[in-house]
Amino acid sequence: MDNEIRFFDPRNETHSGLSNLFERPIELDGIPYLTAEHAYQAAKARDPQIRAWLMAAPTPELSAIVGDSLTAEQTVPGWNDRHVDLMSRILRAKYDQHADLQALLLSTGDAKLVEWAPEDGAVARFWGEFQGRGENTLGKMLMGLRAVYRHADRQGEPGDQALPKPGSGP
Ligand SMILES: Nc1c(N[C@@H]2O[C@H](COP(=O)(O)O)[C@@H](O)[C@H]2O)[nH]c(=O)[nH]c1=O
Repeated sequence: MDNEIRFFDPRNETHSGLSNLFERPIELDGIPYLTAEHAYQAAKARDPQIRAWLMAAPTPELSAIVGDSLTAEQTVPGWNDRHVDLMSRILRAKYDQHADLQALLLSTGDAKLVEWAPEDGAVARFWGEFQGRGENTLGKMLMGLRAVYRHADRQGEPGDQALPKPGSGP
């Protein structure tokens, strides 16, 4: 893996489409969401009214900011044990449902994908990296998904037939 592709800004970057905040609707478990970020943040809220707000937030940034500031009491029980699985299902839905974004993901070849956060913090270092340091969980998930789609391409099968459908899980 010799090159690295850094993404963060959901607008005006070549790889903005890799951001969870990229403006593109997804459907998850039969429910439509404005963006992947709206789907992720809405699932975090225990209170139906807060969930509804997070689902309908005017921008994905606002959904992320408000969702990120929920207290433990406002967060669904067991969130820490299942949020990564949820993100995985959201990413599957996003790239299964948008052929152009799947093509963008495949176009990155063998590059290391990194959510390159401009500001430091626990969230930044969990999902991505700050100045090259962090777990880069989102980048790793995207690289894993890229390998799955590439494998499906090589089998000559459409990705959405060769792969398990999103829809089960938390
Ligand atoms: N790209 C990007 C962000 N990164 C995204 O923020 C989310 C943080 O989730 P959580 O850990 O639940 O707060 C996660 O989807 C991560 O990929 N955040 C932003 O405010 N702006 C942005 O442009």
